[in-house]
Amino acid sequence: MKVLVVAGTSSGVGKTSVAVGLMSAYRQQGLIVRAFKVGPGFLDTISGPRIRIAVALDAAFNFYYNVNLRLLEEAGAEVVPFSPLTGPLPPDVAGLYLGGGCPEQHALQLAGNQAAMAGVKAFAEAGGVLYAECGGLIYLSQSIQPLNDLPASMVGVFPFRTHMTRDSMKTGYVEVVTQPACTLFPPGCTVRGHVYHYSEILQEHVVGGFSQGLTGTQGLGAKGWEAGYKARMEVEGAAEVAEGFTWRNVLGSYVHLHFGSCPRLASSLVKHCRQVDLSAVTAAVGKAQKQAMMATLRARSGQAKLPHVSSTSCLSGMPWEGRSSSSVTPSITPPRRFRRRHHDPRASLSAGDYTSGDSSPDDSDSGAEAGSLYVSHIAALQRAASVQSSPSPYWRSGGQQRSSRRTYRPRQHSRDPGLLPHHSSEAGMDDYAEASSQGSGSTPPGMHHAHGQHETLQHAWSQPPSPHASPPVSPESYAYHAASLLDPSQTRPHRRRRKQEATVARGLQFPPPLPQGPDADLTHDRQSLGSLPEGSGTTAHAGSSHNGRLNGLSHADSALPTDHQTAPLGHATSISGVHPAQGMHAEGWQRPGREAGGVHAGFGSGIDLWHLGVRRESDGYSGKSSPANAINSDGAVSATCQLPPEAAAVPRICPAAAAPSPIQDAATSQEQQQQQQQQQQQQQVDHRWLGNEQPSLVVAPESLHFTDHGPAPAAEVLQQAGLDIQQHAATLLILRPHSLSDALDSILWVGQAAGAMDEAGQLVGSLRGRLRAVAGAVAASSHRPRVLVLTATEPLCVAGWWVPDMLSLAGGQPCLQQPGCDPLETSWDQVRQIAPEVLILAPAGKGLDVACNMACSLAALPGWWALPAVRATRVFAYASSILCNPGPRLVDGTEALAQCLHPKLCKSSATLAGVLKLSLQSGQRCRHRNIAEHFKPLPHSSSS
Ligand SMILES: NC(=O)CC[C@H](N)C(=O)O
Repeated sequence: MKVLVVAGTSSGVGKTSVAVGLMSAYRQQGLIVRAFKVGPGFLDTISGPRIRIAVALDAAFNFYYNVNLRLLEEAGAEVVPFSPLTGPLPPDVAGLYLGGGCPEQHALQLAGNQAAMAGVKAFAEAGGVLYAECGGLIYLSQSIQPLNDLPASMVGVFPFRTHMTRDSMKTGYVEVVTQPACTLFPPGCTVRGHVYHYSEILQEHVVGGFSQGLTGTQGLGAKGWEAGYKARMEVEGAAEVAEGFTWRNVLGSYVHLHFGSCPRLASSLVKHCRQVDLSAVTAAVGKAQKQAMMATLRARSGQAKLPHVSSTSCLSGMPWEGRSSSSVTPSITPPRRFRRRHHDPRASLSAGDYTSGDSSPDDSDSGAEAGSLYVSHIAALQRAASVQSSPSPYWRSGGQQRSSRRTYRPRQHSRDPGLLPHHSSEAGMDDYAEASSQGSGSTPPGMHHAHGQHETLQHAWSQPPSPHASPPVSPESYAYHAASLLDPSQTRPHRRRRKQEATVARGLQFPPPLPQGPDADLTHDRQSLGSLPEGSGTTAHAGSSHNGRLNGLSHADSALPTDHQTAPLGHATSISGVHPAQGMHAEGWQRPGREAGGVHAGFGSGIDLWHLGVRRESDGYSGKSSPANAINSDGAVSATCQLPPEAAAVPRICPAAAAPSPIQDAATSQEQQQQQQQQQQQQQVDHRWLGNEQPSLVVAPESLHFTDHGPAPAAEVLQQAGLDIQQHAATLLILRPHSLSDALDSILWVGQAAGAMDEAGQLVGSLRGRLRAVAGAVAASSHRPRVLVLTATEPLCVAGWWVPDMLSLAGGQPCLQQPGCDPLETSWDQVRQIAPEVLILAPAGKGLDVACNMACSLAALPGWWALPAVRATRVFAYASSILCNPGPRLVDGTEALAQCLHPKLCKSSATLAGVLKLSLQSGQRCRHRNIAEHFKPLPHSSSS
């Protein structure tokens, strides 16, 4: 036995790095290496008992630097593979490593595996060490929206959402410096890595926080995370950006770090794993997973077929109860194509590496490439988890013999093989050296320069790629890249099938389960809805409230999908369901093939239909190249829909609709009550129109005001009006947005129901672009004014739901309101106490005149003239359509807000036509009843 002593003058001088490097080099020479440590800190990570770290490995997660896994092992970890697609989280793990991959390709299955999602969330909340890169980061976000699809719910540890872009690939080397806020890695480490992704973070409700670069608890409050890294693309002029989203022991990032460039990271992760209270974490995860499974099983009872999730994956979570680690086997489904094409990789394991890619004819074939990535990681993890001795049927059924020495290179980079470090290389130090030598100084394709020190990583890395740096392959080919190799059946699935899958896997089911037991409180919302016609079902709304905002799908709601074909509806198909991420609600019955045509009716949401091109051709609004042509439908909207002027001729099917608005129904004066009664009498559904036209799609809020007895569930109202949605196989789409994100999603829902998903996707994309521009414009502001948005005076009511999102995005601080919360009643004393710097008056469903009259009532109250907003004459009247109607116009409203809050930073836009400003001189007063006369159009809007 030969002994080599590595010594140093103090800790932190690099003993471990040198030792790990030497060990690695000796191992590669075939030597058996053992590490021992002497000295005061001898109880170090290497010599302690092995700590279990679960590593996500399946078709959705498979981008890892092998050296990372090996260094974790060498630091004392046992790597335990698991599948977020099919399995629960294995028991007794202190750490969880979610690598990169293509979760967007498996979004529905991931969202359907509630046990794993609940387990991961509970794991994070209980203090488990969770490290996630790129695909893993997506999994930890609120939701992922694949291209041209509805968002699917993800774990939701981080407050932001993610979506796939079509052509905005970001790739290249990155240098990261760890910051004090980073809980898992020591500060001051310089680490190399790379980014490689099409997805982007969406942050409709936290973007204000992002842009301000807030720090400390203030920043955490606004953003829900702190920046654990400073990161910089390795290209000239690239800005340093905040990255490494840190929350408790969770670290998520777009950067794939190469631990070989700083082996201390691996030992630090393992050290933190050792500090985890394993029994508390295990208990929390076990409980959460069990609850999710029970809810799943309850929901499934009686259903014959369960798409996506096998029953074993549900039951295999039970070991959590007994905490028996041995009974859990990783459930990794081998890709079919590999079974045919690849040999037993254990042979190559003994050969020791995958480093040098020899060229076989198949090397150009992406299947072979991703295959070798997959094989390599399976092999590495099988080895790590010591399961080689029981080879899976997959290995045995290997096809033709192929070279064992293979390297994964993403197809995109075949012209520049050195661009990315070899994911599947077994020689960590080597591939780091290779990466270092080839990476620095080069400008990888798709890279773009980021400008401005204040930009966040998202902003910087979301810049449109420069024209000369177009992605080397079409995004679609990337999008399907891994999936097509790992499971050919996933490749370009038939549109119809995808649509059905989307429907079922989002928890859209029929009949929906009734929550029971601990989830019974979730029935609250549902009971308040009343019931649908006999023989039909409703779906419970997401009712779990977190910080007062609806942000999650209850287990009962999200219960597993059921098979459409088994729904007892004869010719019709249920599309009843709940938006998994945001509590959106859709229900109805859709006849196959009918969704793309027919008449559409919109109550309160007609604006979305209009924007999606659902309009009446006979009235001359089709425009041969317009989306209307594509969906070939007629349309009609309710009287209150705020359509663009050119839509004046769209038929109105009823005088008014109960559009959702952020305004609480306030106690109103007698005069107003009479007015309301009158209105309600007029608000009768046009029975004749509905009866004659029999719309195939009706978009409505939960309840409609069209009965003699006030609001009633939409389905009932429609039935009374002669439209039995079940019988006529119509679709009733009920939208209940609570946030700006929800409002954008509702456009997608409408698009999907109307067969205009592409148009919806484009519209939402352009709206998001405008929101991003607003956030970018106000990012440079040094002050975020406190803004109060009042929607009624008797009683005083503060706007809720999406309005705080809009304010935050427009560079303001919402007063007295949290994002997503219901409208809030307040007192004048409270208003005086918070002393808003900007006051916005926006009565829901009312015009600017009513808004100005609100000022008359308020100006009569004591202390009005002393309010900072009034002294600075920063009092605005807003048309309700741009603040209160959850459609595309909220983006107009956000732009208008940004202009009012930061006039110097934001360009004027026509949307300011809906805004008036108190035009008194600073310090000037007037009689309170005259104040309405002093509201004037803003200077720059008068010209528009
Ligand atoms: N590198 C990765 O993990 C990629 C994640 C995801 N497929 C994206 O394109 O964003």
